[in-house]
Amino acid sequence: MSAPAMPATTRRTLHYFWLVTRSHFGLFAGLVVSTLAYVALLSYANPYLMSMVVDQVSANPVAADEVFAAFGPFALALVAVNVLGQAASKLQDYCMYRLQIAASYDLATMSFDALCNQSMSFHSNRFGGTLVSQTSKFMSAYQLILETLSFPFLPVLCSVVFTCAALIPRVPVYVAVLMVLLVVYACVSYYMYKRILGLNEKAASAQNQLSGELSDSVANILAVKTYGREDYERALFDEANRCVVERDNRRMRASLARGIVTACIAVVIMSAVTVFIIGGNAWYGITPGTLVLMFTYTYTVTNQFNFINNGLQKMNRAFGDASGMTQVLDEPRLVADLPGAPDLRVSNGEIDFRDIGFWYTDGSATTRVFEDFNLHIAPGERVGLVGMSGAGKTTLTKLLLRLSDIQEGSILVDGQDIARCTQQSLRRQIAYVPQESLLFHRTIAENIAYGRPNATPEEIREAARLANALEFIERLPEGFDTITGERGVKLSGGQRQRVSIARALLADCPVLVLDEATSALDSESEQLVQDALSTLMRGRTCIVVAHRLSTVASLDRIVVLDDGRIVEDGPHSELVAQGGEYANLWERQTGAYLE
Ligand SMILES: Nc1ncnc2c1ncn2[C@@H]1O[C@H](COP(=O)(O)OP(=O)(O)OP(=O)(O)O)[C@@H](O)[C@H]1O
Repeated sequence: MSAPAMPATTRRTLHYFWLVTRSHFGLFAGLVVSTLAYVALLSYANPYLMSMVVDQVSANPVAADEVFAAFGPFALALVAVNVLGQAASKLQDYCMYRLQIAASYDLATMSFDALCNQSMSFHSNRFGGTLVSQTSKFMSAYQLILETLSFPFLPVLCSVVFTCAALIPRVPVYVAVLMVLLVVYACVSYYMYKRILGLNEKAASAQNQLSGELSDSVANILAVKTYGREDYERALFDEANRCVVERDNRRMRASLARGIVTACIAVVIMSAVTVFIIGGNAWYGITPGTLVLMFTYTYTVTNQFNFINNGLQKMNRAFGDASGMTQVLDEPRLVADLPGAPDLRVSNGEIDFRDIGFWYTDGSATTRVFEDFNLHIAPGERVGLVGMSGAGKTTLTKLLLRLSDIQEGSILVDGQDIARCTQQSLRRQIAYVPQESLLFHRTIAENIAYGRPNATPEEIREAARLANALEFIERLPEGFDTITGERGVKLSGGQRQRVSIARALLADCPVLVLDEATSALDSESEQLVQDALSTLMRGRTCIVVAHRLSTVASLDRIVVLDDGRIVEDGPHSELVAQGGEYANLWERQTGAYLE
């Protein structure tokens, strides 16, 4: 039977698990040695000593007053073997727990880093819930593999070695027959195991899909309720849930079938060797002690083999569970720092988009957004980006932040190509306030200080005041210590936006990007925040994306985008006088206000 090639993901999972194990090699070695020692002592040395006693008793029966003299050394050896065996077993527990704890930490860190370092395109093509579930499955898969290694795989190896070592000198033919039967057993077992290879991976992917559906529905529960689509969401969830049940059932049927067949083989082995043992003394003159050993070792080794099925099944499931995160870890970083990339140094804040070409890819589908696009922003210039929905305004700001890499051209900040500098240094120079301000499930103070973790309470307070957020924060039950709720759900849209603006104010970066940052504010607080933003913008390079033109009318320059191209460019008064696209939009918006 040819051994099947190990699936590529399994090899990669082993690679990641080995990386982690290698850094705790002492514990791993301790685990292996203690496992072998306890099996050798308790399962093999014990019966071996007993067989010596049996042989001695049957060869020279001893008188009652000679028992201790004759068997004292055996008794002492038995006590020693048991004490050492138990100690080895406890050492095995210790190494196992320590290794599991240490490796879980490393695997969690490895997964977290991989997720954090992936580009926004990676995240926008995946469910957050699925990634969370893949991370925890990855960690539990390692624990399961370690447990399976310490039982049954290492004990099986030990059993075969000890059975051969103890019995070959005494009954070589018997050992040969037993090994042939065990090889048949292992081959059949492996053949059936191969049949269910893949079923575990499919079951795990169905589970991931289910978690993803659940998380998507829960994350958008407001949309579900307001549109009355509970039944629809339930149907989607039910479909994913049925898929899990169907795949789990297939997996269960395959493993039950394998269990039944291998149990039958185990019975055949035990029956065959029992006949051998029964006739052993009469046919071949085998001593009673050796017969005891033959029976005990055969029983132990067959029993261990029986657990191999179980172990393979668990191993298979573990690799299936780990495959999702392994693929994430193997996914090339779409946005990666070049080796030895320097930090970006910004002194003036000059920005240059040079001949850029960019398209989104999702599988084989592509959406081209920019082609030969050029835009130069002078140091300290405040530029408004306007245009119809889908024109590419948000994408342009994300490219500046290098949340995705451009396919053609270059983006320069103060003459430095951002693709050649570290991403972190770039983003630390740009304060970004997105359309949807997302807050962490932490205190308001922590949320505001996110861009400057060492800010003092006074600085945080001042930033909140400038963003016109102080008043509502002080009215909250715990003021700045109020927890905002997951994604800031406990605050209104306008309040969330003001906390985000306070965060950007405090970050105090040379470049500022506002993507509809004031869209959720009422006119009164918008005016106050606009004042604060004007102060903040002074002397900094700013890009302000806006639909409401009143937000950008006072800026130095307005760039009108249409389908990824600049159609108009100039100050507000000039563009209005031109009577083009911008003037039309302006007229419509101001007219609408007047109406
Ligand atoms: N993650 C994505 N994957 C694929 N296409 C995308 C993605 N994000 C945006 N797009 C597409 O890119 C184009 C530009 O989108 P972008 O969000 O930059 O426009 P916008 O001008 O900011 O629109 P709006 O004013 O509505 O926010 C649109 O056609 C949009 O459908």
